[in-house]
Amino acid sequence: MTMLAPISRAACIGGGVIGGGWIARFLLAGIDVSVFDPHPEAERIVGEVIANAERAYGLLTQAPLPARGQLVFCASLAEAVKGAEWVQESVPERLDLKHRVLAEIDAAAPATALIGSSTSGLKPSDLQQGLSHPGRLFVAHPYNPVYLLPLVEIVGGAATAPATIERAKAVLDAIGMKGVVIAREIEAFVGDRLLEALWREALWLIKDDICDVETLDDVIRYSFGLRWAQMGLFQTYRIAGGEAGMRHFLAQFGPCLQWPWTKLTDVVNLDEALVEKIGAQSDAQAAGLSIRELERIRDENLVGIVQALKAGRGGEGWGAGALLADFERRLLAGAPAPAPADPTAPLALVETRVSPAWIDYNGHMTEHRYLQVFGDTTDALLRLIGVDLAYVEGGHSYYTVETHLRHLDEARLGEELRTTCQILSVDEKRLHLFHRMFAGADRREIATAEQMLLHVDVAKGRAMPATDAVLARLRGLAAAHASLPAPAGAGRSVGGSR
Ligand SMILES: NC(=O)C1=CN([C@@H]2O[C@H](COP(=O)(O)OP(=O)(O)OC[C@H]3O[C@@H](n4cnc5c(N)ncnc54)[C@H](O)[C@@H]3O)[C@@H](O)[C@H]2O)C=CC1
Ligand SMILES: C[N+](C)(C)CC(=O)CC(=O)[O-]
Repeated sequence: MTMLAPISRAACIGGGVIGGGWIARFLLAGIDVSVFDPHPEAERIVGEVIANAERAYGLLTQAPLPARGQLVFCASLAEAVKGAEWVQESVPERLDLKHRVLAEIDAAAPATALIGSSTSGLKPSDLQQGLSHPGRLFVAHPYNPVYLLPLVEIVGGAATAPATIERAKAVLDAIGMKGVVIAREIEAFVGDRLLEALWREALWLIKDDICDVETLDDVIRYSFGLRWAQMGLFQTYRIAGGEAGMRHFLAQFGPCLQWPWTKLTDVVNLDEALVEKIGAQSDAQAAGLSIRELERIRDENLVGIVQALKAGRGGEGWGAGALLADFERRLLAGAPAPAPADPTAPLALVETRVSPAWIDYNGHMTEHRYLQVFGDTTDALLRLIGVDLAYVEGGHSYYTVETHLRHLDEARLGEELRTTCQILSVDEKRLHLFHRMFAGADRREIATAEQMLLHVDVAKGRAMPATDAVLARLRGLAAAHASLPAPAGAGRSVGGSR
């Protein structure tokens, strides 16, 4: 199985909104996680977060993720941190509580363990007070949902060792996250300093009856919220300066900063009336959707945004999408080539499951997902014959030039899918394949795909012979398949008899 992370064991202390997200993030990166959270329903809550995270990953990526890590709930903090290489503290935002919990972690965790705090705004130097080994403590401030949003602000305190920051960044990088090191510690770091300013203004706008919560959210999500997801603030404003760029933008809008456009640091009084006003408007806005339902809607939208960014800049990827593309490349590069049990039988290449987003209005797997799974089958065959990322980076690849898909039966939500591949013929440039897809425990055949691929020179976009090594592997497999009966559906045209 793929294993990218330089750690194999993490401990999460606190399994609420953020702890649950960290747990899912680590588990889905193949890391074993031990959890301590005294909440009587911690296991149920964490289980629901993990279920949402797995659903989101099923939509986010087809890359070969490592086998899920093992999850253990522990009866004590000391038991949870035993043997951990990374301990993540995510208990409520109270300095006294964090001090107590971090001191316990410090006393019980291995001396080499990294200790990250999820705090949203407490300074790491304050958290380090009284610890015996403060050099390994740092702030690892994530964003909700931790399993989908890749950013972690890494903030060191006065006593944090530089090696701690480097190791933390390397671990985050290995699990597909983006660790951004904040140069100097301040309360709330960078993200929450910005978010607090916006949040304070938003509360004033509601209190002063300028708008309701729905209008305020519309103003964000139909406008600058879309911009921020891909270019942030400064690059967006550079463009807003027109051809003269940022200098013109500053000259034009700089003076506005002196005008009464914001309430600045005035803090709204969150009295009972305002809490009730916001609460009622928020209830109306949710229109009966539960928090878990809202989470799933949010996750699907985030997946869509990240996937769009992955295709950004002409396919190179942009921002969080480029990060995902890079992570997927590493997962693919680290994935072992499939090893067929019996080379004289059609090659068993892909095992997957029908995920919720694959279901259409007819209540079964929608048609383009068949092509996706068959495409993954072809990719698995290519890895098997040595056409891996290094080969593609060397300037050669196979392109699919024709596919004939037949739908024979339906696949339902959650059903297991398995595919096989039979090699029909091979020559120097062409590769003729026949894939079959089976569903469920009864392994009923639900689809076939016949494909023709051409070996190409990627730079020239022209067909050329495959390398000797690739052809040798292919010809070995094709010879083994030569004695198999011709598949019933091979060579059919659309509308031909079944
Ligand atoms: N909710 C958010 O949007 C974000 C929160 N954070 C930070 O993450 C931390 C946790 O916040 P949330 O997850 O939102 O809170 P939460 O209230 O959802 O979860 C806190 C969890 O800690 C557990 N807990 C309490 N005392 C404990 C102890 N002594 N040992 C172990 N577990 C204990 C609670 O049972 C609860 O499950 C805070 O520092 C917060 O600032 C960071 C980023 C975003
Ligand atoms: C509200 N908050 C301060 C806990 C928010 C964060 O810390 C980050 C986030 O996910 O918005």
